[in-house]
Amino acid sequence: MPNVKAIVFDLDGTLIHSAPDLQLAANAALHAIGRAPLDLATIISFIGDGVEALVRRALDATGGADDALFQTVLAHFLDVYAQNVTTHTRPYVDVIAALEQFRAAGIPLGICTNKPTGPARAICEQLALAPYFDVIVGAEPGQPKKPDPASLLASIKALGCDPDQALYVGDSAVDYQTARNAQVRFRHFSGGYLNTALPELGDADRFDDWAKHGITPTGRCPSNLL
Ligand SMILES: O=C(O)COP(=O)(O)O
Ligand SMILES: [Mg+2]
Repeated sequence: MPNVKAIVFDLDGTLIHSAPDLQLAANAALHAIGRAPLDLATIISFIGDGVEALVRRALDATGGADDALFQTVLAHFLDVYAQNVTTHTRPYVDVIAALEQFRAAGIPLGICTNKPTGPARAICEQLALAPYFDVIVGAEPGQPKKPDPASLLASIKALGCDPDQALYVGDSAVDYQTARNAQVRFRHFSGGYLNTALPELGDADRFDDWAKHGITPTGRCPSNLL
């Protein structure tokens, strides 16, 4: 894989298994309005487009909601989630070892996630991931979410890189589409929350074990954040 001078990672389903805490918060918010809980596989199928989409899908799956109810349940979800960002959430096996390798190679690293910036940063702090990253770009009110390329391009720029010098690593079709929209190379972690097939990718473009990520950095971008 030529010319990898910076790496940007998706967060949920790529670096961390966060679905159990998203399920905890979603089910608490559903319970408060008398709805039945959702199982983990169902919650996983709702992850990837941000918390608003997750809550909207959870409500649609349990009887629907008008906009006022949606806003109430979203606020409750965010409240419970803020208290539980790492109750069950952990990095995937061998993620830390991989990050150590990339850091030893001296290349700048970033995160670009559809999770809101607050919980994304809190998780990275609490799981001791934050020191590896030069930039963490999360979802912000009023800003377009992935697959819009803006947040990925902003992460790469913050690392002092051009798009053709960077690699994006993600678990979902949203991430793949984001990389395409930004014209950034993509590597697929297939051990996460993929919920749409990616037939255009070959075996050489994916990995399901962080001990076998197959990414070899070549030089480094001149990040002024390092
Ligand atoms: O919040 C989500 O739905 C997905 O977050 P991710 O972009 O880190 O996978
Ligand atoms: Mg993801």
